[in-house]
Amino acid sequence: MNPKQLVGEEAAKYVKNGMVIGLGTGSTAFFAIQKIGELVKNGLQIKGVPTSKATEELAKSLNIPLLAIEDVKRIDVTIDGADEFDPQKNLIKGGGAALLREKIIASVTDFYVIIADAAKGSEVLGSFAVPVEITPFAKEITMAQLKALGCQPVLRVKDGQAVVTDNQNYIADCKFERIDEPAKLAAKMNAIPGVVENGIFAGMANVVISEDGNGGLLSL
Ligand SMILES: O=C(CO)[C@H](O)[C@H](O)COP(=O)(O)O
Repeated sequence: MNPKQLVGEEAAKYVKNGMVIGLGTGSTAFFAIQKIGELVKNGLQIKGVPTSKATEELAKSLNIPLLAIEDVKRIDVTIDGADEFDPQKNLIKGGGAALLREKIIASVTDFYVIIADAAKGSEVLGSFAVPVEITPFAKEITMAQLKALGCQPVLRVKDGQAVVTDNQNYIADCKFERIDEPAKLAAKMNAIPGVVENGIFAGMANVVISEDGNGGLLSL
């Protein structure tokens, strides 16, 4: 089985009848959502909370009932992907530009399940450039302030245009050599006025499930 499907289906085992489920974004979360769609088709009763417009469309296509964000108080389980994780389950997320909604939803989640290729694991975060959602207004100032924290910010561009998030912001990808104190760096980034949110998810994940390269499962 495709490793993404393997971990996606494993994560779907956390989903139980009556739960509110956060639905992540990306090519790994896709398989968990597909499995949840199958379970719903077979009678499972849950309500989903999507972390992006793309995931909302996917969930709707699978007839997964969704909860309006205004009605969300707590979420039982969220299943999402990640771009990098360390042994303490700190994460870098936002490769798919959905980090703001993902972090809001993670912040009200009781049990946060991360699914990712084992190759995304590192002893110390920093291999993946930290995606940072910034306001389009004064992006040059914000990127200079991010640079002062020790990274090389690059505005994310697609087809010659700045990538616009679901929240109408931009993404600056900030490559650090190594991130020894993820929570501190996250706080420093968020102290910059033009930063909406950063892609460091420190101390949020309850479990990280990956595939061992031989069809087996690993979990942190
Ligand atoms: O954070 C994310 C989107 O903002 C994704 O979870 C992350 O980029 C991993 O995606 P994939 O499973 O496709 O590798």
